[in-house]
Amino acid sequence: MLRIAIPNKGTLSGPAADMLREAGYRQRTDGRDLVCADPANDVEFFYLRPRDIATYVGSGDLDLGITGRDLLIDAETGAEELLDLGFGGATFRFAARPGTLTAPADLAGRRIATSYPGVVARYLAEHAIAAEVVRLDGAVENAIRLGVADVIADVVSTGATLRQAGLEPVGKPLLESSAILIRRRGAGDPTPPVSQLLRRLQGVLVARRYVMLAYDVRADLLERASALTPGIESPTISPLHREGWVAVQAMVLRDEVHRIMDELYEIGARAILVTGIHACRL
Ligand SMILES: Nc1ncnc2c1ncn2[C@@H]1O[C@H](COP(=O)(O)OP(=O)(O)OP(=O)(O)O)[C@@H](O)[C@H]1O
Ligand SMILES: O=P(O)(O)OC[C@H]1O[C@H](OP(=O)(O)OP(=O)(O)O)[C@H](O)[C@@H]1O
Ligand SMILES: [Mg+2]
Repeated sequence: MLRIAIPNKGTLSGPAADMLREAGYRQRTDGRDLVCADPANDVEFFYLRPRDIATYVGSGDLDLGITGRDLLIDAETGAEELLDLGFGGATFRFAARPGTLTAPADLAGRRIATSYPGVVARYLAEHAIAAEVVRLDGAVENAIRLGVADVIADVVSTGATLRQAGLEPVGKPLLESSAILIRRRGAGDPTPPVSQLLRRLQGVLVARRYVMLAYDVRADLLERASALTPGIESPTISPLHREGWVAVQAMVLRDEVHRIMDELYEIGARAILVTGIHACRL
């Protein structure tokens, strides 16, 4: 049986459960449940604090886990990233009051408040900067106002929390984080159940990124039209009852579909339809 750790609360919890449901796995229905068995898929899910997940997976007590890249790096355990899951995106950055620091080199000798001491210590060591790290559990934006620190290092998503605290980012982000699937480092080739889970999750990622586009076009315009919609391997072309016309079907990136539809219409394609992809294996 595959044993998988997933976040019990916080930003990553809901989207992680949604993604697993979309991939065909059973998820808890009560937010207080700490374990959920999925006998049909021979998987057991353990709901844990995202910060602790790398510890359980790094020690080999659980096979796989979903957590944030920043949390994995911060924990410095024996776990490694297996797949970027495409949600929970955020940056991790330094911030301070305007005018106090202009570049990361100005961090020298300062007090830096953070809930991610591992990420900050690693950055300071890599850049040979000597500074004091003040470890806090959360709401670190308050640390400057309260005189505990000169700088903070924290997760920034919309930037609203920083703005509201009167702080501004310093330098480039230390890292770009997102939700990831992790496993024990050196676990070797994925076992068949792990490969199946990976294929299913990759199927969800593709289904979210792509849509299916179908249209009719005159056969003499087919080359131009299919250059716009090459699909993954190649577009499907079917004959139409109407002489000299064909129907085309191809997967296109969701983000590009409106531009492609406009261009197809311009060259003479008609009955251009977009449908969602519910699941797939490429
Ligand atoms: N807006 C966000 N705020 C906090 N964490 C975020 C955000 N967007 C993505 N994340 C990611 O979520 C993970 C942190 O989750 P965690 O559950 O520890 O904190 P949280 O979502 O802030 O919940 P809480 O602080 O209420 O416990 C990190 O990997 C972080 O990069
Ligand atoms: O850039 P934003 O969209 O404003 O999001 C980032 C903020 O959200 C998180 O705080 P959270 O609300 O989780 O509180 P916490 O500091 O207690 O974890 C994070 O620690 C930042 O403070
Ligand atoms: Mg938080």
